[in-house]
Amino acid sequence: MPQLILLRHGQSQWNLENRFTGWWDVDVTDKGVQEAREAGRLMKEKGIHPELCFTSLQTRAIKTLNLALEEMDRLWLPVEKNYRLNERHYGGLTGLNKQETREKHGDEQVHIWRRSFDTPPPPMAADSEYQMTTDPRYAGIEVPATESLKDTIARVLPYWKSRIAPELQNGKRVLISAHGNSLRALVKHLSGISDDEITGLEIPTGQPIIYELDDSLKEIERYYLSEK
Ligand SMILES: O=C(O)[C@@H](CO)OP(=O)(O)O
Repeated sequence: MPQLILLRHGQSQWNLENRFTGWWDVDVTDKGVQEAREAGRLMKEKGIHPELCFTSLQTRAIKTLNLALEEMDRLWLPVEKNYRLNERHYGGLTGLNKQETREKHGDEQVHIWRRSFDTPPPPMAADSEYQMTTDPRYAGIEVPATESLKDTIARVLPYWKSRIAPELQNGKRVLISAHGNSLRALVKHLSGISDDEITGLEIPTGQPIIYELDDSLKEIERYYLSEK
């Protein structure tokens, strides 16, 4: 029976500072390191043994994966990294404080930017200090100027279908370390959650989510490992 483990990165510096992050590459905090290690210890203790890993091109997800794997004595596992698992691009909001943005634009507008399904935040200015277009890790990739959750799903799912799903169908146990919104995309797809409902689903940092799947990769069971 295919098994998939989803892990959102441990607390990042900008989670702590309450800033819109998106594609900006912030590190995990000391608490984030602890959360990642704890996730690894929990997986080991509960007998979760991934054989193959996928992550984004962002430090917070890569580091979380490595810290968890270290705790599991599985740093040797193959890991594939791809920008398609990156966080949703936050456009012109990147770097701003979420509370200050609420005070300036109102709760309702900020809620729409954060949690509507298909309304993207305003685009990032070409000369923004947070531009990632010249970052070497994105060479050959068209870095978006902003993304809605719908846009994020549209970039995550082709990668799921072409690279991750075939491994699961070949019987591999797969661990994905990624981000709040790229993981929402996967949960929406796997659990058949509607456009309206998915925006209300919050994925906590450092909490392994286990999917037991049938051979066609439909959900049999989904649970937080800490609750088993
Ligand atoms: O800032 C971000 O990139 C994301 C995840 O931390 O925030 P939000 O909760 O608004 O999707």
